[in-house]
Amino acid sequence: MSAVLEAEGLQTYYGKSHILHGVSLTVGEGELVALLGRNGAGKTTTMRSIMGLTVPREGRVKLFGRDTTGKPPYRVANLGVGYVPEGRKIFGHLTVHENLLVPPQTKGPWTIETVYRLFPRLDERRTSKGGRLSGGEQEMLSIARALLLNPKFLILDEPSQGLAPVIVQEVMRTVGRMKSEGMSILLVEQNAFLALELADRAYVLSDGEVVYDGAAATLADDRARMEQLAGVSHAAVDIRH
Ligand SMILES: Nc1ncnc2c1ncn2[C@@H]1O[C@H](COP(=O)(O)OP(=O)(O)OP(=O)(O)O)[C@@H](O)[C@H]1O
Repeated sequence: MSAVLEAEGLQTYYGKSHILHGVSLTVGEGELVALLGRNGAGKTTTMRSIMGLTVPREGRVKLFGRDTTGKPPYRVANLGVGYVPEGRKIFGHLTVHENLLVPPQTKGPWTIETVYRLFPRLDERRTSKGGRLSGGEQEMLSIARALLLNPKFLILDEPSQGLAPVIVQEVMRTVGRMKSEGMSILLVEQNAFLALELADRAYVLSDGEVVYDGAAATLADDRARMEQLAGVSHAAVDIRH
């Protein structure tokens, strides 16, 4: 399997604060990899380091076999990397459909019609203003917009954050469908059990270091280890059942 992402020994700082202490991770073609960890573990900083939003002081980032270390975010995105950051940055005053017309047209399987098929809720709400959508619908709209750029690799930062359990399930099912369509995905989640149900492999970060790197199923089956490493709350466990 060829690698979509190879990050090696990332050391990332915000000013004098040393946040990532040698983070290495890979995502293979067609793989869904979960990146887990408690609040403040360094998950978002890892994404930012990969995207070139915060340039690591040491270490290397390779995307599709090309060294992108220190390259600006638009160059990284242009290689075919979609990034859906935390916090659903959609246009509240535009309708769903208008939001989907914002990204430039790109070649590939994802068109406005195919994303409506993936997200029937958005199809039903074509004419609703973004600002009037529920949290879950806004998350779907953020993901839909990223898909329209036809990325080869999608990075999702905590898509379940702040959503009701039933909506979390729906968003996660959609992530599963994108994987089955062949998309390579790095899924950053606090909701560890749900992420592990979908993921092939997982990394757990703690204080800016990788403390688990292995099969998702192995970690999911070891609940004590999960709680110790990722600080998984019982609420997250309950959502699954
Ligand atoms: N702009 C910043 N300047 C200084 N420190 C920051 C900045 N952004 C984040 N940090 C710190 O870096 C550490 C890692 O934060 P990061 O956002 O990467 O964690 P996270 O695992 O994504 O957590 P969360 O789930 O809360 O988003 C935290 O201690 C945080 O306080």
